[in-house]
Amino acid sequence: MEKKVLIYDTTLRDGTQAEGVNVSVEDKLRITEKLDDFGIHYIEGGWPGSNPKDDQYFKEVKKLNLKNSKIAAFGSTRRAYLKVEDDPLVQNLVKAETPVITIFGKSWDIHVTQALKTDLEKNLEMVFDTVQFLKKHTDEVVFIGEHFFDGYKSNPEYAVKVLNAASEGGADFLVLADTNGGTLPNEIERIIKEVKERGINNRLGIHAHNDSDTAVWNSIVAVLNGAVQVHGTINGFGERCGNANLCSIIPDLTLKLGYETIPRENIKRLKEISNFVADLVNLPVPKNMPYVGDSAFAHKGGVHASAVIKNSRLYEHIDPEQVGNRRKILVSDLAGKSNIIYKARELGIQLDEKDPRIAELVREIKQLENYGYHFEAAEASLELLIRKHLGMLKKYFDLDAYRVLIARRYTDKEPVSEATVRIKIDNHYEHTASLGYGPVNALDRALKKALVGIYPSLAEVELIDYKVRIVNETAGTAAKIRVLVESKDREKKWGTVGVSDNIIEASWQAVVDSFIYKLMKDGV
Ligand SMILES: CC(=O)SCCNC(=O)CCNC(=O)[C@H](O)C(C)(C)COP(=O)(O)OP(=O)(O)OC[C@H]1O[C@@H](n2cnc3c(N)ncnc32)[C@H](O)[C@@H]1OP(=O)(O)O
Ligand SMILES: CC(=O)C(=O)O
Repeated sequence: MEKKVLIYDTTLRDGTQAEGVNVSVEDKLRITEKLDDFGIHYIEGGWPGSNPKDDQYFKEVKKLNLKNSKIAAFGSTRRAYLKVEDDPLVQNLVKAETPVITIFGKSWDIHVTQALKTDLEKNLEMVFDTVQFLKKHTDEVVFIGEHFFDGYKSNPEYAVKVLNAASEGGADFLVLADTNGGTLPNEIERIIKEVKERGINNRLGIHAHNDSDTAVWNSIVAVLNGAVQVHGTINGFGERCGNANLCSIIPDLTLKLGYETIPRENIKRLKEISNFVADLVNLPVPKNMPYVGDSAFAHKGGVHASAVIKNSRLYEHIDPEQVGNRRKILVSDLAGKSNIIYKARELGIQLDEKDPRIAELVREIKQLENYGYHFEAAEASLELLIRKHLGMLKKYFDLDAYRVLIARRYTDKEPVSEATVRIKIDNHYEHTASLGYGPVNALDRALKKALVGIYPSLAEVELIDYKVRIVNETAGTAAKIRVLVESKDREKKWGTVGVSDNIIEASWQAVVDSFIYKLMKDGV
């Protein structure tokens, strides 16, 4: 069995067919450079002639000095009623001047008669003509048998004839597509075996969609049965439920099955590539995405944390560093002493396992979580809690009083928010007031004003996100409120939490934690 698999990325074509994705030419070029650097063999850049952006992309991409990837232009077989050399769609593929041209042709009989509205023989001619013509204008032609598996199930002889037409035209790869994503791995295996028995000995590829949640496994099964080119997208973004996820296929094939895919040393950049593409296409990576998601190696249950500390293999299928991810031990009401010991170690605090303060801390955290705190989402507040409990947190100030006024007079367009804060630092009182866009903004400004004279670095702190959640939904307006605040300075971001029956008090707690965290991190 050949142990090298060519990775064919269609993020810039099929990936952009995902709902909500709209990338600029510049973004497409940046993704191209990143994928090239990562070691992807083929990058399908778009469909030349289908929109001005893709035309521009194919002009610009020629200027890039790519080291590893071949750029593929994507399109379809010629129209039934046009000669191949006269079809503008085909001409546009040639004009893109790429080293690879990929076309899809119908291989499901009902698609030929109902979507193309032509006859089965004519479609075979379209496939043959188009491949043969394009082969004269480019180095490699990749032929995708669209709906191949559905087509095979409906009319196996015809589906195989379509592959033969592409092969006779000179196609370099015959790619079997599960376009509707409804095929399961057992059928993929059976059909590929039968296709080979019917005399198809060409280099095969697989293009799987994820509508049955089996696109990755369908791709792997195809490889195990001889496919040498795998199509997919970064993070699995794509039309409907997406394409086969290369962020799983690459490590599955390389780390688990011993295939040669991208250079092995680059696999540790997988999470970086996943995040990069997610940011540019503006679709977040789901936390629980295998290998690259933020929670892919996050251990929450105390039983898991305890074992992972002894030997990470006990609850991890690979070392997270192999794919550039990291282990996380979460602290919550499901934590045990091990979670705290690990967390403390991450913070640079070495705790003796027998230290009685650990069990007290676990108890306190569970009580607070039961009350409504959520420390997973507010690691800065958690760090403050741990340090305070261990007597390692300095007292920066005491609150004497705060007051928030919200008033709207008849003449005001919007309500006016004003906060007054009185704090004590050593034996000295600061008493300040501030207006704000809302009550929390007024409170944040008044507190900063009171502190900044003594702690000037607080001027750098910006509150960038503010989330309010009701903890006990059924209590109506008497519900308890959890406020999560995200803050940043020039270097980092951090999250804090506050919980109270009163939204202003919950916000105050989160804002105070944010300022204290900044001072502690700055070593003030
Ligand atoms: C399975 C896939 O993901 S294939 C890729 C799908 N991606 C896209 O469609 C995105 C880019 N597409 C486009 O911009 C446009 O659809 C274009 C420019 C390609 C074509 O636009 P239009 O000429 O307006 O046609 P329209 O989109 O309405 O319909 C598609 C046409 O392609 C034809 N067609 C579909 N598949 C094939 C094929 N394999 N070979 C030849 N023609 C095909 C259809 O029969 C239809 O032709 P008709 O207009 O004569 O009925
Ligand atoms: C060509 C393609 O994207 C498909 O068949 O799914």
